Amino acid sequence: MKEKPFTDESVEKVIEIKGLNKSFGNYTVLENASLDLYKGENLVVLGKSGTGKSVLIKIIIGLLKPDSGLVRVLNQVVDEISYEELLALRLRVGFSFQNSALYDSMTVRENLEFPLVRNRKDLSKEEVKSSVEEMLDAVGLSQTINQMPSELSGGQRKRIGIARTLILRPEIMLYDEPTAGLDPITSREINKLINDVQERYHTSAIIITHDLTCAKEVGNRVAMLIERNFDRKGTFEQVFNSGDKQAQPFFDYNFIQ
Ligand SMILES: Nc1ncnc2c1ncn2[C@@H]1O[C@H](COP(=O)(O)OP(=O)(O)OP(=O)(O)O)[C@@H](O)[C@H]1O
Repeated sequence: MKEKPFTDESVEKVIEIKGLNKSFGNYTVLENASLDLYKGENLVVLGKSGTGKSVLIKIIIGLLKPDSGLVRVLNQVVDEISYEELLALRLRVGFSFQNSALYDSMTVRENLEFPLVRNRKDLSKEEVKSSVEEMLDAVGLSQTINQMPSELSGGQRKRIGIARTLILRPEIMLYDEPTAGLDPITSREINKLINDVQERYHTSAIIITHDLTCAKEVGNRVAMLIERNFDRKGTFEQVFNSGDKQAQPFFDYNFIQ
């Protein structure tokens, strides 16, 4: 269980979403939705399939435009900035894909070098090398440096995926279903890694998941995406014990370890 929620008004908001609306045709996904991410916190977004969690992430990184409402990320209003500013902002927001998105034809080292070589042309070869080594150490997989992704387990691939996102030192991490498809023991290791990343690199993070154990272990706060908004939020205990009729079936349905 995580200790403190970060909702103190003195803490800076690194993401501020207010009155967000998003529909596709006449199908409304988000309606008057509001959600803040405080600096340094791990915020878990829980919701059933198809409720709009990926749409939320895409709006945050400017891949989808909201119909209306405010989306401010690191003090910039996402749909008001230029394309160049958006690209620069995306470098400050790391997105860890569900399927890890590693390049199968590259070694672990090359996979980690790739974002640096592409985005940090200011770094020397030595700096790239030491950054790769530091990140592999941070995710506990230094020994895999010369291996191919196909030689790694699912849990190891997730770790390398996280390292590859983290190597650009983003201020915000977005984790999409980080424990999906993993056994409970490996899931716990990933939960621990998400907490280690928060502590070691002072990231703020949104973790999208269906996994209640993950929510409980990594979330300083939990927000449930129900009925097109995030009105149900608080600590895991607050949400879990709220007695909210809309939230309860989700908790009954899931198995908590
Ligand atoms: N580009 C799009 N065009 C039309 N409809 C879309 C588009 N993107 C998402 N949707 C719809 O919006 C709804 C929410 O989708 P989203 O992918 O955000 O769900 P999710 O909560 O991430 O689900 P899951 O947990 O299964 O990944 C779905 O009904 C989906 O079909």
